[in-house]
Amino acid sequence: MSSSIDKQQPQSVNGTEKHRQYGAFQNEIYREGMFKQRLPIVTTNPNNLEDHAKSILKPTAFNYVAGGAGERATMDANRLAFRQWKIVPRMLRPTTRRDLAITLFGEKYDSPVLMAPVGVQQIFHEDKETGLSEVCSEIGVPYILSTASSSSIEEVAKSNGKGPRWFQLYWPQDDDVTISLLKRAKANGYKVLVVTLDTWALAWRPADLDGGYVPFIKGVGNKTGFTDPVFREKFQKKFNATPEEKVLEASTEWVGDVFSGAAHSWDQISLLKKHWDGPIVLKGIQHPEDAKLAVEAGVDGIICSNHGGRQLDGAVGSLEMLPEIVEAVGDKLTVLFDSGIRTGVDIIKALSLGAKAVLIGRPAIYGLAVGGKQGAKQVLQGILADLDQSMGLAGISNVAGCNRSMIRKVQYGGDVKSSN
Ligand SMILES: Cc1cc2nc3c(=O)[nH]c(=O)nc-3n(C[C@H](O)[C@H](O)[C@H](O)COP(=O)(O)O)c2cc1C
Ligand SMILES: O=C(O)C(=O)c1ccccc1
Repeated sequence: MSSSIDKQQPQSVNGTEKHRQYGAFQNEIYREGMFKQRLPIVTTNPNNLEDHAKSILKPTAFNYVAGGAGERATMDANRLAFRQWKIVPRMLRPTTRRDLAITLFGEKYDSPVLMAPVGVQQIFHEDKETGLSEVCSEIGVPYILSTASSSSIEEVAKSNGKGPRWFQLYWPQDDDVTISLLKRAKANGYKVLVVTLDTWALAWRPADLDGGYVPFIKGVGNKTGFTDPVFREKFQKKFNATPEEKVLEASTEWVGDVFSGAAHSWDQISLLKKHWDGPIVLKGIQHPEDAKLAVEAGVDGIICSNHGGRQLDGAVGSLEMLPEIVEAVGDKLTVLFDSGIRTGVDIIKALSLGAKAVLIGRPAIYGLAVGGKQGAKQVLQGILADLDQSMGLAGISNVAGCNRSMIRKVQYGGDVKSSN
């Protein structure tokens, strides 16, 4: 055991510093545990992570992150869809050194895992978006800032520093506000615009309904709007007050603008293209016909996602649709994936089915809840280390090696949750 650990310490390798870090993280955990009796802050077991967060969070905050829409049928489907695919490992291949780097929209990224946009991070830990974006930068994980944040666009740009960052748009009805948000994101170094299409209204979410909980009605998670000069000016004119002076009214105005229940339409994408000169990615695509419409609309990418089963309950498991979507768009745009990823092999499966990168939501937030920014960092590093090790064991040395030849669809499904 110890000699294989020693051999795994990568000293001279082809990959970057980040890749060495990902691979070495597992050994670091063993060594810390063996010699210093320092165990991981957050459980390394993907199936115990949720319970770990539950033991710490207030019930309202826990329900908000862990909950899904309806009877959580789509959350289950997301996991079951992963269970339908199995990896078929290859042997005696030179995969001791792995390279996890990818290129998206002409930019190189160290990690094929991106931090999904998750709103109101303040309710999970005081480290919130600023802390999480800081540690993402340390480990080379691109951070996607949500419009529904409890830290501003400018604050997160500062804490994320030189790290790669993207901005997720909840698309306001008011074009002036939309244009202002895009301008701020651009000026603050956000490289890619992610436009979320599946949450123009909140779904029926029983856990939050029963608990009477939705943070932004009381002003939590509205920082993007409250710090926006155009929104502030319009609010001042209408209410003769600042958003801080009239938080409830300002929250109603802001939430009404971004989650008004009025969806946008395909022909309005042109407005975003006109005011954003970087790549545009549409999040929440599940139907292959929508994927083709995204090509026609001239966007650069799509995220095959069902919002982690938080929106339309009874919708198909996200991974189930990935092959059809990839087939529908070919190489005309970049397909990313999220919803239900919990382990390294989940990532191998999504990449093998044609996703160019994946987003992770709840696991990192559970880490944030348990151990603040260090907890979130540990979860993300753990998933990357698991991916690195699993790629090696499967005989895959880089992301391009994750392809259809490595996986098979099987008949046996299995548990949604198993214990370790
Ligand atoms: C608490 C919470 C808040 C979220 N907020 C947003 C958001 O503001 N914008 C967005 O596009 N997606 C949001 N999402 C969805 C995630 O970006 C992502 O699609 C989803 O979490 C992926 O599924 P997973 O949690 O199974 O990894 C949120 C998800 C959670 C759990
Ligand atoms: O809860 C969500 O899934 C989500 O996307 C959201 C919506 C509004 C505010 C914060 C998060």
